[in-house]
Order: sequence, then structure tokens, then C-alpha cells
Amino acid sequence: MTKIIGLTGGIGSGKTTIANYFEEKGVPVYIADNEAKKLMQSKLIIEEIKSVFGETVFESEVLNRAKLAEIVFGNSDKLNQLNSIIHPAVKKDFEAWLQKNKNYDYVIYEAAILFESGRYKDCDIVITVTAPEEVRIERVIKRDKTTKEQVLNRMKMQWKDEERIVKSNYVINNDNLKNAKEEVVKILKILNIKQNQS
Ligand SMILES: CC(C)(COP(=O)(O)OP(=O)(O)OC[C@H]1O[C@@H](n2cnc3c(N)ncnc32)[C@H](O)[C@@H]1O)[C@@H](O)C(=O)NCCC(=O)NCCS
Ligand SMILES: Nc1ncnc2c1ncn2[C@@H]1O[C@H](COP(=O)(O)OP(=O)(O)OP(=O)(O)O)[C@@H](O)[C@H]1O
Repeated sequence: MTKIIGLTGGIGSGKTTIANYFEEKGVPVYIADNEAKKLMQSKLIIEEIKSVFGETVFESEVLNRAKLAEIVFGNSDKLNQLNSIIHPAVKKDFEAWLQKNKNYDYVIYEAAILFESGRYKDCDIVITVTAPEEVRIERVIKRDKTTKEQVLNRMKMQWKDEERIVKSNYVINNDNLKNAKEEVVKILKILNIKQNQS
């Protein structure tokens, strides 16, 4: 049976960067953030978001993600409400994706809130990607043209590295990309996963 590797880490730790490297090496990767974004364009989910958050988070039927982010990352009850709309849809979508990839020995499920959502329980192995908080904040400010306060608001809704690390099988320190990639190769070897030559 295909084994699920959960790949997690706080905002800006570099988990998508690391996930992409696993993919380069030949492991199929499901990026929960990206798939959630696509699912949030479905009519059913749009209606559910409207019923909870109102029409004001939409502009001509297009979700204003920044506006919704402002609401939910300042209020954990609202974030839980949004999560309970999106997470079941992502779970279902992932299960269908997994079926399509059932010939692989391992696949990767990449999600920032793997532990917070409880989805780590569906994983056979969990890898946490880490980097110092200040570095993560700087990366996100640069990537998203956002403010320190906005990044901190998201961080407050996530577990701390210490909490993630104790529940993980492997930890990849992504302070430095070259070293982090070497860690990926080590894990592939330990798990006996055949690598693409790249
Ligand atoms: C609030 C939304 C619209 C903001 O969208 P935006 O494009 O600004 O952010 P994006 O989705 O790309 O997420 C960027 C990062 O924010 C953090 N983040 C996103 N969702 C959550 C959450 N529910 N809890 C904690 N942190 C989160 C993660 O570090 C994530 O990698 C969006 O994040 C959302 O719908 N979140 C709830 C659904 C969810 O949990 N998605 C994540 C994977 S299932
Ligand atoms: N080792 C590194 N050195 C420098 N920059 C990096 C490194 N790893 C990732 N980055 C950059 O930092 C930013 C955040 O990385 P990435 O998007 O992979 O993080 P993430 O953990 O998936 O974030 P989020 O939780 O927001 O989705 C990106 O712009 C990426 O190119």
C-alpha cells in the first residue's frame, strides 16, 4: 500500500520548496494550500463561505483572499469556521489524488497545519521543515509583499517548531537550501526510495 509522508512546517519554513525537490526526485507531491485554492473556486464552497462570511469578502464572485485572511487570522473562531468548510473538501480531493497515485510506494502530503488539523494521523511518516522564526518572517514579507504583523498573525494560529519536532519522524533544517536538499537525499536513501537522476 502507498505510504503517505506528511511534510509540514510553519509559514515560510520552506516546505513547498522542499516538497518541490522531493517531486524533482520522483515522489508525487500534493500541496494542500494549492489544491485548497482551486477547490475554493467551486460553487458549493463559494456559497458556504458566503453564508458564513457574507458577500463582502467577494468582489464580482471572486474571493478577496486578503480580506478573508484579515478576518480569520485575527480570530481563531472564524478561522475554525473557515477550516471546517475547506478541510473536508481537501481531504476528499486528496483521497481521490491518492487513488491515482496508488502505484507509488510513497507520496507526499504537504500542509502547514498538518498537526493542527489532525491530518498527521493519516500519515505513515511525518517530516517537519524548520528555519528560525526571524528568517521565516523575512522570507514571507519578501515573497508576499506583506507586513511583519500579518505574518505574526498567521504564526499565532500555528504550532511552534518545538511542538512539531517532537511529533515528527524527521526534521529538515532549511536555514540553508543546499544542506536541506542533502537532508532530503538522506531521507530518500533511508526510506529506500529510488531517486530520479537530477
Ligand atoms: C485565508 C486564506 C483565504 C488566505 O489566503 P492566502 O492566499 O493569503 O494564503 P495561502 O492560502 O496561500 O496560505 C499561505 C500560508 O498561510 C498559512 N495558513 C493558511 N491557512 C491556514 C490555516 N487555516 N491555519 C493556519 N495557517 C494557515 C500557511 O502557512 C500557508 O502556507 C487561505 O489561507 C485559506 O483559505 N485558509 C483556510 C484553509 C486552509 O487551511 N488552507 C490550507 C491548506 S488546507
Ligand atoms: N533555504 C532557503 N533559503 C532562502 N530562501 C528560501 C529557502 N527556502 C525557501 N526560500 C524562499 O522562502 C520563501 C518561502 O518558502 P516556501 O514558499 O517554500 O515556504 P512555505 O513553508 O511553503 O510557506 P507557506 O507556509 O507560506 O506556504 C520562498 O520565497 C522561497 O523561495
